[in-house]
Amino acid sequence: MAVVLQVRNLSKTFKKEKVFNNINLDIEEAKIYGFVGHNGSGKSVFFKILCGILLPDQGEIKIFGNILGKDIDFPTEVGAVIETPGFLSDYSGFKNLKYLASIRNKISDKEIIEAIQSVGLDPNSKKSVKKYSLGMKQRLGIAQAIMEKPKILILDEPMNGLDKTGVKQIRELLLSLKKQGTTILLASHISEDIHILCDKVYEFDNKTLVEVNKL
Ligand SMILES: Nc1ncnc2c1ncn2[C@@H]1O[C@H](COP(=O)(O)OP(=O)(O)OP(=O)(O)O)[C@@H](O)[C@H]1O
Repeated sequence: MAVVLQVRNLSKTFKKEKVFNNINLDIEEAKIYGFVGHNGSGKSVFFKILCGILLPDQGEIKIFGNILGKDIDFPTEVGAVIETPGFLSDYSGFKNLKYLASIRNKISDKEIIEAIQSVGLDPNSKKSVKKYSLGMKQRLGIAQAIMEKPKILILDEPMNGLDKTGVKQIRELLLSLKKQGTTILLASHISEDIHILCDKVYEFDNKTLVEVNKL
């Protein structure tokens, strides 16, 4: 299997607090990786570094052969949901995604509509995002992350706020994306999601990252 993302000797400190030290990891194509660990163990910080939102103190990240921060500032083949997604609150879900899609101008309305449908929202709804529930916003965030069909998907607690049907829909969506070749990195406190979805599981513990058996 091809390695699509390599992490070498990655460390991050905030002021005097060391979040993690010397992390090494190889991520292979078309697998789902689970990341677990107690609150504050470093999952979101790690994901933010992978997305180019935070800089590490030390170490190297290679995505499809490109070194982050040297060859590229932001990974282009990566879609992400990290924390509660922010949207333009007066616009509908479709208009929000259309606006975001216009930044790269890679996809048409058809792909936006398909992405919205695949997370169980109505692409024709005129409801503004300010009237969305937490779960609806989370679904829209996932739609945004997948709409340009990224090769790597980074999802921090993607089931946040989702009801039973939503959880089932998103699980099915992630498994189907994996079948199509997408590599997925998923942080979750829900052991059932980790168990059902993940091929490999890593735990942030004591400032390191260790592979663990599936829960
Ligand atoms: N911008 C920041 N400035 C200073 N410290 C930060 C910052 N972001 C995160 N931290 C600290 O880094 C540590 C790791 O935080 P992180 O958000 O990665 O945890 P997490 O594993 O995602 O937790 P949770 O399970 O609660 O989502 C915490 O101690 C947090 O306080």
